[in-house]
Amino acid sequence: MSNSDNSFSDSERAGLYRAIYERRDVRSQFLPDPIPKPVLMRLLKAAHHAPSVGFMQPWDFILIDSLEVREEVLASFNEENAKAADNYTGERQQTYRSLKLQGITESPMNLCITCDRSRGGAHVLGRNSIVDMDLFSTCLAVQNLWLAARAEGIGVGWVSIIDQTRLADILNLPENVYPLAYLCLGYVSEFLDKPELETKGWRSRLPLEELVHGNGWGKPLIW
Ligand SMILES: Cc1cc2c(cc1C)N(C[C@H](O)[C@H](O)[C@H](O)COP(=O)(O)O)c1[nH]c(=O)[nH]c(=O)c1N2
Repeated sequence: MSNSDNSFSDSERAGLYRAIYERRDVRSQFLPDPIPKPVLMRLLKAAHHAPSVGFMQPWDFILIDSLEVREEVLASFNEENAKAADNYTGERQQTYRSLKLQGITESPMNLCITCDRSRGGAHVLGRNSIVDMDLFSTCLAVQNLWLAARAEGIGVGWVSIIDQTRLADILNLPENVYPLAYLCLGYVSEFLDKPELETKGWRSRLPLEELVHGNGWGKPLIW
């Protein structure tokens, strides 16, 4: 049986685009209020409905509310962030150091979305030539959750300034399971209008026209 209603109504469409444009990476605006279980389950269900190569569904969801575990992850962030700051000098380094790049303990819930690289056996349909397709599939689960969270009024922050081997140890992950995304989740005081990195002068959104090519890299697009 198929869904006979092929297009969305204007308001449904507007809701989808609103989630896309108003989704933000949240680090500083977390409130401590817990996320009710039914809401959390809706977010995980949205993630679980992401597309995946060969319908592999390589993800698992590790919910982390223990402050002790989060403090261990934060310690890894602090070490890695100090190393990352050394990539810059002068004013740029000062700006880098002033950026808040995680909300690990301020947010009430952390979530690690993992990728089980062995799920589905040795031959997953569509993953024969490009083996990293399982990782890309898991990224889509992250994005589904991020958008659904925005629609629920919940902020999500992705923290990637972490040592992955240490994170896998902290979370006791099996050998084949890769900690793809470490996320902070919680209700927020506000969603910023623009990416924080843009507001703080780190980097701006590139003009879309410069990124669209026709029939090959650098060729003008004639519409
Ligand atoms: C894979 C990946 C990894 C990270 C991020 C994102 C993604 C997709 N981002 C968030 C990133 O800085 C942010 O998405 C952009 O600056 C754009 O801002 P909005 O997401 O539109 O608010 C991010 N932010 C941060 O403060 N610390 C981090 O470690 C990371 N890591």
